[in-house]
Amino acid sequence: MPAEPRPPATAGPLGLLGGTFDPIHLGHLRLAEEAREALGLAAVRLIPAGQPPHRGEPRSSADQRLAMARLASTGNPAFEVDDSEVRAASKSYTVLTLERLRAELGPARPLVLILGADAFEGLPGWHRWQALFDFAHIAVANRPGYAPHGRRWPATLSPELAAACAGRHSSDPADLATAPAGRIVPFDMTPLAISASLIRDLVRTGHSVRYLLPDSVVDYIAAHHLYEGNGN
Ligand SMILES: Nc1ncnc2c1ncn2[C@@H]1O[C@H](COP(=O)(O)OP(=O)(O)OP(=O)(O)O)[C@@H](O)[C@H]1O
Ligand SMILES: O=C(O)c1ccc[n+]([C@@H]2O[C@H](COP(=O)([O-])O)[C@@H](O)[C@H]2O)c1
Repeated sequence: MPAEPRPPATAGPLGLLGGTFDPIHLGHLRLAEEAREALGLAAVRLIPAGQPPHRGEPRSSADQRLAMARLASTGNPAFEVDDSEVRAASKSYTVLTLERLRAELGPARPLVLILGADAFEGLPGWHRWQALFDFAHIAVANRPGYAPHGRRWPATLSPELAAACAGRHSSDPADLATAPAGRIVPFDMTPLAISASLIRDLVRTGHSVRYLLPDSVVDYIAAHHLYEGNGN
């Protein structure tokens, strides 16, 4: 039977997945794809950070990380790559990106910021973090090695994050379509213990990284001699 046509990307909640993507890998891509499916997202925008706020200088340039995100998303019509943080002169604060997207997409469109559990737990350190809930819903996926959410949630969160989450928790993804922002939805994805640091480390030590990221990105890394030298 032919696949159901997907709704146009202008309808329904829009997923947003930001990251340093140094490099983008299958953990990111499955996170985006499983969020799209589980949460009924019309599309997912991948947003490479130009100047990630909470880490040192990435090993590859912003333009290289953008190029790898474009290669990785080729062939998935539900994935869009947003270059706004790469083009911006300022640090890649998520609240600023959400403000800009709100202005672009209007007040009614549901926006869903997709985070791995590690990023979610670090939220209280982010710039104007409490304002994030005014601009978008937040969807949180499990990530191997980080505290589980779900039934024990919010007991595993820091007190300030738990306080900010109070009254926002929803276990029904359908809720995301009924308001533009403000809800928090945990969801389960296939656990994949893949990280960009693991990939950089494997390349640096001369090991194969095939099947951890798309072949096109593997080829790009080799062609540009990324991650070969010391440093991680
Ligand atoms: N394997 C994974 N499973 C679930 N979420 C992931 C996974 N890898 C990354 N993420 C999420 O993707 C987002 C962007 O992650 P990021 O670009 O920092 O990748 P990373 O693999 O964590 O990088 P690094 O190892 O350099 O810290 C974050 O919300 C992070 O939690
Ligand atoms: O806005 C902030 O203060 C902030 C602090 C840390 C991380 N972020 C965003 O979170 C995403 C993942 O960041 P990182 O460093 O884990 O790759 C990326 O989109 C960053 O811009 C945002």
